[in-house]
Amino acid sequence: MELELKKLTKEFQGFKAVDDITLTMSNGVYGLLGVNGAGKTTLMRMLCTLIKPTSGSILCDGKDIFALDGEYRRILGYLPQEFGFYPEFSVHDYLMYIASIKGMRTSIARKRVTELLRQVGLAKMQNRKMKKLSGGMKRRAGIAQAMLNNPKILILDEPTAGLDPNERIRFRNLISELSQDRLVLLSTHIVSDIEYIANQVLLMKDGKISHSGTQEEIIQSVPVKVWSCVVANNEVEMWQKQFKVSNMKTLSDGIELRILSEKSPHYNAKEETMTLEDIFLYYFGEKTGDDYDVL
Ligand SMILES: Nc1ncnc2c1ncn2[C@@H]1O[C@H](COP(=O)(O)OP(=O)(O)OP(=O)(O)O)[C@@H](O)[C@H]1O
Repeated sequence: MELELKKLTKEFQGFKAVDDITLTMSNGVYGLLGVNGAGKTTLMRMLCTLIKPTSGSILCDGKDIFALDGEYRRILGYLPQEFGFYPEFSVHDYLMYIASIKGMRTSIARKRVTELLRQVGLAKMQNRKMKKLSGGMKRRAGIAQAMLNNPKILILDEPTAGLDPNERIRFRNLISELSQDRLVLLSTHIVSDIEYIANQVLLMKDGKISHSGTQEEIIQSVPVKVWSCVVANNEVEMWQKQFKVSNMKTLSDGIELRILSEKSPHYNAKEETMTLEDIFLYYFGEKTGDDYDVL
């Protein structure tokens, strides 16, 4: 299974939300990482044939996905950022309903729903109403609906947003488990999601994929090193003006800075191991949206 994006562009009133992306993806987990507004959702909606590109094309094993139409959608699973569900339906009935919309025969759907409920850890909750599920459980029901047709391509838009640390870890494990023999593309602005499950990282900014590769490749692409050094509290501002500071930690004898710099910033500085979080700051100039410390 190969998805090929060729000069893919989407404009909204002259504004390029996705700007000239050329990229090939095959089986594995691809983590699409970018700040809010980078164009992730727009890119994913095109990959799901929900919106058409302004120019460029998307090929699935060499064939245009919009020409393949239903044939392509049969091998596609999609979990949007906000997915619609019927609040009064039980989890089981919701999945059976989506299966019927997807044209699955009832006997096959029943088997598949039972299997998926177990896989996403909702078997015991299957009779609970959708509106009574926690955020994480709802997201798991969402992934189950995306998996009903055993898709070859699974697209997940911010699947871990708003989940608590335990749910997030559980979700990451689930995605890893589901990623066998398929192409999974998941977007996030949370670096630790990518660190744990993605084989390939795509960094997106201003509608473009600025960097792609394995984590190691991306880390090696950065022309700077990471250093830590302890400075006096009143010197922090001066250091921030001079260097990119990716983190600060208060210690009893001052502030420990994590600094991105080609050369050692201080005779006392110690070289540290570069992480994806540092890269994000280096390329995007801001910190990520990690709202929980789950490392
Ligand atoms: N239908 C639309 N009409 C006009 N502008 C749009 C439309 N959809 C998206 N945009 C703009 O395109 C840009 C990219 O939006 P998109 O939702 O793809 O980003 P994103 O990376 O998914 O962000 P987030 O993480 O906040 O969901 C934004 O500036 C957004 O305002």
